[in-house]
Amino acid sequence: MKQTKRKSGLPRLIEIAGAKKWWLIGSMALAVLSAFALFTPYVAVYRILTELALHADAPAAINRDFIWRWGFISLGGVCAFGVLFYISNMLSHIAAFNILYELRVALAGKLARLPLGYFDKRASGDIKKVMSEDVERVELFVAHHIPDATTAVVFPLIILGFLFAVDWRPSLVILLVFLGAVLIQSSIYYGPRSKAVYENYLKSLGRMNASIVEYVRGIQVVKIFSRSVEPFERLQRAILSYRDYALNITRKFALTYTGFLTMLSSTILFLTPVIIFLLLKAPSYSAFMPTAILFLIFGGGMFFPLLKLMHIGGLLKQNSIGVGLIDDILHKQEMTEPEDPRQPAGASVEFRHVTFAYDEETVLKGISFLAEPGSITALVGPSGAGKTTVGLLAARFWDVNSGEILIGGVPIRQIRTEELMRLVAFVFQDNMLFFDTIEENIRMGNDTASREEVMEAARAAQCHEFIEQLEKGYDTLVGEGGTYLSGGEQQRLALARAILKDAPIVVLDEATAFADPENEGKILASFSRLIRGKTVLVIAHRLSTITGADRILVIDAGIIAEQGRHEELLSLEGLYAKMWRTYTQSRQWVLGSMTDR
Ligand SMILES: Nc1ncnc2c1ncn2[C@@H]1O[C@H](COP(=O)(O)OP(=O)(O)OP(=O)(O)O)[C@@H](O)[C@H]1O
Repeated sequence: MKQTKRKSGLPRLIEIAGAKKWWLIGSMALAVLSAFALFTPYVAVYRILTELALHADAPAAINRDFIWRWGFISLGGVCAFGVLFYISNMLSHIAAFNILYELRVALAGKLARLPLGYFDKRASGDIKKVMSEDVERVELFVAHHIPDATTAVVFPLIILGFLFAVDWRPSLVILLVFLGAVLIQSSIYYGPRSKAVYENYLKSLGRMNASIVEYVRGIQVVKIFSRSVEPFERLQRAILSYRDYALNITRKFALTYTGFLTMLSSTILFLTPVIIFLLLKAPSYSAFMPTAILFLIFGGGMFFPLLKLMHIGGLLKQNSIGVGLIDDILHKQEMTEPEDPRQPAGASVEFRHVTFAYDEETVLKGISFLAEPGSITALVGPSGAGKTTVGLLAARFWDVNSGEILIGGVPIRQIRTEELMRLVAFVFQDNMLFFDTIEENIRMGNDTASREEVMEAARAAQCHEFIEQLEKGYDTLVGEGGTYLSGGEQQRLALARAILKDAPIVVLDEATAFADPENEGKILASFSRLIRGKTVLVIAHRLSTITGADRILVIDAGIIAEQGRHEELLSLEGLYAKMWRTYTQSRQWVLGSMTDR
């Protein structure tokens, strides 16, 4: 897909602000004006001092009206600053919340158009982070930091402009010292070696964070297998390496940063001799005095607002990374809805030369098969062969790279998503329960179902009994934060949901159906109730459960290596026969070793 160049940083924020961008620009303009207003008292003090110095020998000649006037101007300036700053902040907040709204609406709309397969556990975590944290950070930045940054840039410029207007000679000294400080500081950011040091530091930080997550996630396994030393040492190495890079960067940058700060703070050192020289040469000692005071006051600290700017610069970088992640989602390829949707005739599932890749690596290579309505097709094969992917593609979790998938003789791209979802029921590893009542969780399969129908589905899925034993029965809250249900109970609820949905096509991960040995009998019963008369694609792990399947597809490294019924495949003496032998031997081994005890 052709990529157009994306904007980033402030231009991108202005772009996102859309119609409200003028609020943001207005906020920045008012921040500039407020900086001018804030400077008025300083001008007033200078003017008043000049007037006082001019008549130092004859105080009676002092123009009191002039002093009052500048006094009032100064007061007006402070009041104007307050008002302008307030309005600027209001505007930036309105712009910020508008950006937030636009971003969240755009993201939510986009998510609705993304392929279903995109929403696996990892991506869902990323989306959650982007929609809450990254979008929120944009608000903070736009509402608070943009007006602050504007003032931090403009205020020193106003002072410098004023100083140049008063006397260019000491102003030039200030400017030169400032440029020297900037030169030292920019060597941190732009030196070729500095870039490498900084990149290494970031990489080691990333490695350490990954190691911490890995260590914490695996801590149960680590403890169970008494392997605490090795993973701990690995983590320790990552932490040590981060410490070394952090110290290295501190050593390198601390010196430059100190140089920068020292240079800024030393303005007064360079300024004082120049001021004394000018004072000695001035025609009137007292007339030059206010100028000397003005320079000595501002010379020392006028650039310190720029330190704030450096801090905001860091925040802008962080913010840009967040906006980049938001844009990554907004630029993802969407799932297109058919312009001229067609209605499938029947519930057959057909793959025609389907090739598919999640990323660069091709996972399925030219898969073709036809699952007749009411038949059971089992997908078997080694781990990672592509079985689950076949199941997901049947419901258009992703669009295929080439070839075609048809349901009821119609290519699935020509079936509306809503219709497709009505046709296919999934029972997979992650049987999502929502924080709601048991009744509503089952009803998700068919939102028009009556309570009686919900209970009937629950009976068929062998879960009515345990639900009735709960204090609040079907009104018990489950899901995250609700009543705890065992794995087997959750699976049976998911099966009840699928039974209630009564879709003509069922894609089922058999590992889910039998994961809980205690419930195996019950689950088996609900499983056979679910698939009665349906077109079934079952991803099989226990070969004994699919010996009666109408067709078994042996998938190996993305191709159909063998296909046929159980007996046919056994007689082929190929991969399936080998898998069958291993499977039956392992079962005997388990039984044998258990009876040995
Ligand atoms: N969302 C994804 N993004 C990228 N690659 C993926 C994704 N899901 C699966 N894969 C890769 O595609 C290949 C096939 O995976 P698939 O889950 O279809 O295999 P499987 O035969 O069902 O394996 P198993 O029996 O272990 O579940 C694997 O190499 C896997 O790593």
